[in-house]
Amino acid sequence: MAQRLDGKALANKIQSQLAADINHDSEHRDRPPGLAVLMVGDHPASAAYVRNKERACERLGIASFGSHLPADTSQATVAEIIDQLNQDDRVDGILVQLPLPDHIDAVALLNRIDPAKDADGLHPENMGRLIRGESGLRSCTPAGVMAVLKEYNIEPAGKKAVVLGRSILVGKPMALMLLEANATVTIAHSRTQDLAELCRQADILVAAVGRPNMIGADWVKPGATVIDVGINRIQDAESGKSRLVGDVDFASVEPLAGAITPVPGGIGPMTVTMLLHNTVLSYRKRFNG
Ligand SMILES: NC(=O)c1ccc[n+]([C@@H]2O[C@H](COP(=O)([O-])OP(=O)(O)OC[C@H]3O[C@@H](n4cnc5c(N)ncnc54)[C@H](OP(=O)(O)O)[C@@H]3O)[C@@H](O)[C@H]2O)c1
Ligand SMILES: Nc1nc(=O)c2c([nH]1)NC[C@@H]1CN(c3ccc(C(=O)N[C@@H](CCC(=O)O)C(=O)O)cc3)CN21
Repeated sequence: MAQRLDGKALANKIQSQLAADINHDSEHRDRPPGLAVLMVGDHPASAAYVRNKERACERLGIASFGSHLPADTSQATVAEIIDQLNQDDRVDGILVQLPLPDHIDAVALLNRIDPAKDADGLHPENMGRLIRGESGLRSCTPAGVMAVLKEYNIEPAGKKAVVLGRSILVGKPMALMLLEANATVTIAHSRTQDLAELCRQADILVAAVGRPNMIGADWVKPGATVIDVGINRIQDAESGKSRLVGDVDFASVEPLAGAITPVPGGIGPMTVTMLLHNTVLSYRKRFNG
């Protein structure tokens, strides 16, 4: 039976440390760290994220500046709000919730965020730093995965890692971070052939696809570490209630994996934590240079 990698517990531990840091800083600063979240329209995976971020900010003493705009908001209006947040001295971190409605050019908006306030690490300057192995603001979800591996002494060096998914938000930065940690990395996607066979070779398998329960027992090498990034809301057939599941069929994979992250309680809380971590990093940098 696999070891359960408890992202929620690690998130709580890191958040307590962050809270202590913020408390310490506030003694000689005139304001707390500030995080602004911009959401346009509604998306089921985003709702849980926004809720958890707001709760965590409150707990830690981070000021949150949320804007929830209607789905038909124009590109120019969202761009203008980003410009204002870039100028706003109370704001250290800016996050534009993805996905955005089809009429919005997401890349143009992400490029508009001041790289020093890019709490999501998606600006080309921060992505470029990651590619070059420089420090900077790093994508939250992959950074959360790396923190979980470290906490549980799972060493990527020399291991075969397969990242399923190649998004800018998760797959690509995840592959780069595993590479930086000296894993041999393969990135798989919707055009990859013999997907199950490829995944079965992985010592570390990261699933970031967005397909409920896609990864079954026959996709996983016995003893492998399985990281489930997927957050999918499904309707439970028996109870009729909706619930969150990952991309991994947890019940069938848990018995043979070496270690596995659950959903919920795995990478989701770590993403929130890394976002707060980045916000505090920007805050300190803005004061200390
Ligand atoms: N836990 C967290 O904190 C967290 C954070 C962010 C996202 N998420 C969740 O993680 C999942 C992925 O998010 P994302 O933003 O990366 O999604 P995305 O932008 O939709 O990317 C999905 C990736 O999966 C690939 N894919 C889709 N169907 C596939 C299939 N049948 N076989 C192989 N590959 C397939 C796509 O391939 P192509 O490129 O070829 O289309 C794409 O690269 C979602 O469930 C999302 O809600 C969770
Ligand atoms: N710009 C941007 N950055 C992101 O990291 C991001 C987006 N957009 N859009 C939505 C996705 C999905 N993300 C999520 C989704 C859920 C949790 C989360 O906290 N999940 C909890 C479940 C809580 C519940 O049950 O409500 C978990 O335990 O998995 C975190 C990040 C982050 N994502």
